Amino acid sequence: MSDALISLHEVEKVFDVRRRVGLVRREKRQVRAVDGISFEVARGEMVGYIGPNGAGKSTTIKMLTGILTPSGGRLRVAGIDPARERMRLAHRIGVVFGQRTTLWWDLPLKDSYALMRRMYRIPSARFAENMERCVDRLDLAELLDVPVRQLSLGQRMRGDIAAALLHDPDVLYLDEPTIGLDVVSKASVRGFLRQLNEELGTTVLLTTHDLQDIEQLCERVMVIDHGRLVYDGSLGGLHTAGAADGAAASERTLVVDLERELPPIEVAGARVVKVEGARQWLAFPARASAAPLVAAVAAEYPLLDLSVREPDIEDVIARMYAGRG
Ligand SMILES: Nc1ncnc2c1ncn2[C@@H]1O[C@H](COP(=O)(O)OP(=O)(O)OP(=O)(O)O)[C@@H](O)[C@H]1O
Repeated sequence: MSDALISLHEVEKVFDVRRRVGLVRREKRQVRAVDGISFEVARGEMVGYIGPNGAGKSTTIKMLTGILTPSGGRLRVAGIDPARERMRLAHRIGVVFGQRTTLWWDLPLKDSYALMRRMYRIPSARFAENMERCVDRLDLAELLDVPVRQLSLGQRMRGDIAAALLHDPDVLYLDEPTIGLDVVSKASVRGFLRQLNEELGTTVLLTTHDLQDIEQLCERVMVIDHGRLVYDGSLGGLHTAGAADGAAASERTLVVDLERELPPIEVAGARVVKVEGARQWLAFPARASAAPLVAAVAAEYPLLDLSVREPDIEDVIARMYAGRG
């Protein structure tokens, strides 16, 4: 038997939607939001789940929490079928939605936590221990008496993350946990999640449009598009996958500082994409070695300095989506 904490086999979700065509006529149409997805997540993994708008990410997360029932396939979280045993599953998972709060708007933060303690029947000692850790690591001490509606977005997010962890879930689903946060708050949320995963081994599935979340937190990333998994592997491997997938090959950039302003450099295997004074940017295929290119430029042009820039993960993913049409 596999020791996966989350497993999906050929999971589908089809929505029936009615659309008005003309004045009275309505047309029935089916939307395949998730179209046969299979993957496993082992205990302790921290995995990014990304894709363009409408790709099927939220639908997948909703099936994993039991909010939606799959139309087909098999899905298990901690050995539980979420749709059948949603309440039992609730004790094993924590969910954070960046766009809305699970806290009580008018209550001070600590009252929300007290309610959660009763809802989840968390034993006192465990509750006290978890509260202490969250308050300390998420810097909540000053906020406990403040009603949620008076918290800033970053403070509320920290409050929400704590709320999702008080019952010691095995799995934490995070849907856009850094959306709308400033740089400092983002860094603090990311730092906390990394620590949580390292120290407690909490399994994390992270959905985000901020690829820095993924770069800083996840070794593994899954890409979903049109309801299908189009990539599952390391972040680094995405570069090659983007190219192999029919998308334009991803490129690296050679940044060249010349002794003086010159016309665009002409060299085989690269093309100038930008010129600013004596600095020129040359794009070349990500998989090609930079050495012959550097040698060719150095032989022909008066060089002061040069450096190689790796492709941005944003670029790679944008190419991947574009290549799939
Ligand atoms: N309750 C629903 N009824 C009908 N169609 C739905 C429903 N929920 C989602 N869909 C459709 O299913 C598809 C996938 O939506 P989903 O919300 O899972 O995408 P997403 O990847 O989370 O997108 P986003 O990044 O915009 O949040 C979309 O075409 C969406 O319109």
